[in-house]
Amino acid sequence: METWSVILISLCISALIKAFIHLLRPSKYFNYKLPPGPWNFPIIGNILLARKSVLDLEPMIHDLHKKFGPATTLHIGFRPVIFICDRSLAHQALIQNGAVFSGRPPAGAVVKITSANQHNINSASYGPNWRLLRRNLISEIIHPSRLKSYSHARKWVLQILIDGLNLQAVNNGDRDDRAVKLRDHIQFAMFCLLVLMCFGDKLDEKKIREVEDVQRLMMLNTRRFNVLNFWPRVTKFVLRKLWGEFFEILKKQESVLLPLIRDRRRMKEEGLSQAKEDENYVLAYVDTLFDLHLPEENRKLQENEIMSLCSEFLVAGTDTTSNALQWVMANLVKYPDIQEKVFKEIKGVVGDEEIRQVTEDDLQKLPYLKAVILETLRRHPPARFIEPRALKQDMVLNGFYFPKNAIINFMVAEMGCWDSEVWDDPTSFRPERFLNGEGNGGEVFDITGSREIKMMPFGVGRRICPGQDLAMLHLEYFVANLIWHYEWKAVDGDEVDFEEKQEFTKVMKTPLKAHIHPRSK
Ligand code: HEM
Repeated sequence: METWSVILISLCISALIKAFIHLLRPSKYFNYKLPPGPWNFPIIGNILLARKSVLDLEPMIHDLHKKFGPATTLHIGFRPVIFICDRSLAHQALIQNGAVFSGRPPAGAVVKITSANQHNINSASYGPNWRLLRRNLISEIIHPSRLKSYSHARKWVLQILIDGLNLQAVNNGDRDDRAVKLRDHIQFAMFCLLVLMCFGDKLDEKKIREVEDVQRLMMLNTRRFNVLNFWPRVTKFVLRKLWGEFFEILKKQESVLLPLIRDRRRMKEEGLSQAKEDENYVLAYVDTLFDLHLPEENRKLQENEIMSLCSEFLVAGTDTTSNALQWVMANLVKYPDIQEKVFKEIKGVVGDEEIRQVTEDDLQKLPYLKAVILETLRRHPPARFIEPRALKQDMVLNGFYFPKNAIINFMVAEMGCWDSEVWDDPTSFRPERFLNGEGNGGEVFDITGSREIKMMPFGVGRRICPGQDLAMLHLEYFVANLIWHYEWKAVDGDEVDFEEKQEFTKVMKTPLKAHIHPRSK
């Protein structure tokens, strides 16, 4: 068949599908249109887009936002996918119509397997199971009193971090090969901490590295595996090798995580009372899962569901936080005057006790440190999209039609990093804005966006990140101690490179390298 006839046929089919979809619309929505979007080549264009992960579309949506305004529609695969780039429209959706905008789309073939058929918090549909799993995480692990019980673990991990940095920067020389690469140290430190919170025991370094390796392998391949979601019945044959790779990683993950889960279950069955006598005993996340009773299925969690929840906990709690921490430190290396202010603020609280570390109680008295972290989350939000929503019913917002089951994505960087309506000179790094209440009428900054969205690094609304208090605690505690222990300096002749790269989250393309000099206090 000639090329022009293929084009003609696909144009006709596309026009027919669009007309059909329009006819299916309830009459009261008949006069409203989907948010505008670019013309893409019918069917073939949709298929090409569907092969990509939505994360790869960010630069394209950024440009479409300039052209089409607050919301734009792309036809990806067989559904319209709407991207919201405007904070007031996001507020109408996520806060004012939170119940309608809290569903998740049906998972693709790969996520169906990794999430144990949508039995983790992130992918669960908005309903009783999701509510139970989320409430369990918040009340059993992230509640302030429970968080306190992990403080010895944070101290232990801080020591691992400091020892690792010291080892790499032996003698604190200024030779370039003695510069430290923070990323590797901080990623491992966060895994030590989250593995302990998840499985309870202080595991040895080899075991923690095994968990880190397999979790990172899964995380870093997520975008590559995205193509498998598209027409799995076909890709099972056409992309057999890639499916094989996916199952290989899954098998490795099971071989590392399942024994840890089983050990902990055995310990529980043998009677926790003995374990509780150990002064290092902590309630682990996995302990809270064994007896949970799923209301939708009227049964306990199965082992693959527990593994998926543990994996979610490890991924969500390590990658975002260690990545954000690296961005904070990159800014402090780039702007030594800001680093000096952070140090002076800490010194004002901790005093001259050389051996003392910054404690968690000290953090309450360090508003400038908190402002530095908020400014980093505004300028470099690790997640550029909040998780996609699927609509429960048709809606009209701002005169746009949002059809039932459409997939809605919210652009995080458009609301925060680049919004000059809220933030004066938005691309500059100025922590002071969070002290004088810029964009917030002089009041303490409300990151939940419940009254108005100014930025949303943790999302907003009913599915806002449940780990935000834990993340802020980890960021404040480790940054404070890294600055208290060392002066961080750029490597001679090397500018801190702020170019970004999309991995699981947006990371520094060139990981931060810096010289560290122990402080004389
Ligand atoms: C700097 C650190 C972090 C950032 C920037 C971050 C960001 C986010 C974002 C943007 C979402 C999507 C929210 C939405 O869909 O509206 C999310 C969801 C989630 N986060 Fe975080 N997060 C961080 C740390 C953590 C930690 C430490 C944990 C727990 C250990 C965690 C657990 C979760 C979970 C379970 C969800 C799914 C919530 C739901 O669907 O109800 N996150 N996070």
